[in-house]
Order: sequence, then structure tokens, then C-alpha cells
Amino acid sequence: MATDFKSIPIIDISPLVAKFRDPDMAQDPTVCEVVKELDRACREAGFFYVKGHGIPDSLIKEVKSLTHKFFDLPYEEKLKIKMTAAAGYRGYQRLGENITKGIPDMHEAIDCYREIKAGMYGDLGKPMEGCNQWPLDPPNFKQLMEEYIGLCTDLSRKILRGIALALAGSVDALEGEIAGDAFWVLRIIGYPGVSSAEGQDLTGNDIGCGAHTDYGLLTLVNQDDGITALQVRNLSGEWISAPPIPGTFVCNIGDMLKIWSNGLYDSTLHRVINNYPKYRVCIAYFYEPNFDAAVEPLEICIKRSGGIRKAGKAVYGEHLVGKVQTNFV
Ligand SMILES: N=C(N)NCCCC[C@H](N)C(=O)O
Ligand SMILES: O=C(O)CCC(=O)C(=O)O
Ligand SMILES: [Fe+2]
Repeated sequence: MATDFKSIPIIDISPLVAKFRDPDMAQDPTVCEVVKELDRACREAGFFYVKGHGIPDSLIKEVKSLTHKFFDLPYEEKLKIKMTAAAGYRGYQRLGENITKGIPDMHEAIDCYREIKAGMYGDLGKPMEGCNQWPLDPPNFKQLMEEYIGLCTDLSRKILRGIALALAGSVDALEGEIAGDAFWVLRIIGYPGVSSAEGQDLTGNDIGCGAHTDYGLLTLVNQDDGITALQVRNLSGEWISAPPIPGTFVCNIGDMLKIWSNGLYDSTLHRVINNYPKYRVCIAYFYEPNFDAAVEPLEICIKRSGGIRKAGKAVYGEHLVGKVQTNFV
């Protein structure tokens, strides 16, 4: 459960990264220290920054710079990869097309999902079937994003080994049936600055993305430098800022990890408000369970919660499809 945290901790995960392939990593004292810090952050806030993650800073920056270039293009150009239900909800959505709790969000985005081939998950997967729609301009966009997705997938797996150690006492508890064939989502997002959104009165009250939780296991947020816009809700309802810290990712727990941990970890509510005059981009990578995974509370987590089971079984793909089908106007 979240607490009244006032700030979001920064965790140096380099021991987890270094010992990833070490069969005895669970006995390593530096790994154990990171596991403790992760566990504490997940219990208290459901949010933390990671440094020492090993993804090159040049790539993290390049991803943001190409994202700016794409959103700078004329609307007609962006529409060439328009998101539709027929395209498996993959592609470009205009400003206000995504809705959160019934209210249009002041962001535009490209949504990408791991490929689902026809028939792969039967009726469960049908709505999301398809390949991603990548823009031809800027050149190299697809290649760069795919490289980035690969590295984010590897990194998430490393962090989840730490979390699996904390919750289940074994490094691979979140692999196999739960996430051995992990699904992923990438949202490439742009939030106009306060004065540039057309027809807005400069009150700066427009919500870039309304309060929500993420759907899967773990999110890696790569946000623009110099703009504080992401806010995280603590137990008493205060919004705590998560300012960009160069060289880090903001990480947060998703709904499926909340279920698996029997609520020991919460998928914390968060929102985005860009009150700056500058256009802000964010690339959010979501590491999710296997598309057809049935996720339920882990026995040991139920024991640690006084023997009370706090959630039933949820099939990840159903949860995602339910969200996606109600997220758009
Ligand atoms: N794949 C993820 N987690 N996307 C987060 C989007 C949150 C906004 C969405 N309209 C909603 O209400 O969920
Ligand atoms: O823009 C951000 O900083 C976070 C975006 C987010 O929360 C999401 O896409 O789920
Ligand atoms: Fe989010």
C-alpha cells in the first residue's frame, strides 16, 4: 500500500545489472541491498528512479530527439500512421483522442505493442492483432525504437529479478508462466506547452494525461529534460512531483504486479500536467506479463498480508483489451 511519501527514491541498480547472469546472485550482498531498496520503494510509493541501469545515455536522448521531430511534423504527415481498431489499436492518435475517466487527454501519441499474429491467442488476442505502424519520417525511427525496446525489455527483466527476490525469494518467480514470454507496450507521447495548444486560455490547467494506473508489471519512463510534469499521488491524496533526473528512468508498478503481490505493492495513481510553454515528450515503455497469463496473488504474499487474499485471478490480455477499447473517443 502506498504511504504518505513526499519524494521518490533513487536506486542504483548496478549490482543487479552486473550479477544478472550469476546463478548465485541471490547470495550477493550488493544485490541483497538493492533488493531491499526496491522492496521498500515498491511498498512505500510504487514509484522509484533507477540509475546504473546500463542503457546508454546517448540512446535515451536520441529517442527523445526523434520523438520531438515526429510530433513537429504537419498533422497530415502524422495521420499517415493513424491508429484504428482495425490496425490493432497501433499507430498515431491526435491530441484529445485518448480519454481517461471520460475526459480527453491533452496529449498526442504513437502506441506500439508487441506483434500479435493472427490467431495467436484466439479471441483474446483478436482486438490487438497486427504489426506496428512506424513513420517513414524521421528516417531511422523504427530502427531506433526497436533497439530501445530491446534494451528496455532486458532492463525490466533485471529489475523484476530483484522484485521477484523481494516478494518470492527466487530470481525467476516472475518468468515462466507469468512473464517468460513478456508482452510489451511502448507509448511515444507528446504534450503541448500551455500557450501552444489551440484555443486554450492560458490557465495552465489542462491535463496532459488524467490520473490512472499502469496495466502490467513495470513501467520505464524516459521523460524530457527540464520540465516537471509527472505527478504521483500519495496516500493522503497529495500530488508529489517526479521531476526529470538526467541518466535515470522513473519506474512504477502496474496493476498485474499489484495483484501478484496481493497488494503489498500498489499500482500508484499518477497524472501528467505540462505547465511549461515548451512542448514535452515522454517515451513510456511498459513491461507486461505474457499476453495470456492468468495472474493471481502469490501464496507467500497472501501469508504476509495476514492470510487475506485481496484480489482474484486476472488474465492480462483481457485487462489490456478492456482498457484499450475504452481509451479512445
Ligand atoms: N499502457 C498504459 N499503461 N497506458 C497508460 C495510459 C493511461 C491513460 C489511459 N487513457 C487510461 O485511462 O488508462
Ligand atoms: O508522461 C509521463 O511522464 C508519463 C506517462 C504515463 O504515465 C503513461 O503513459 O502511462
Ligand atoms: Fe502511466
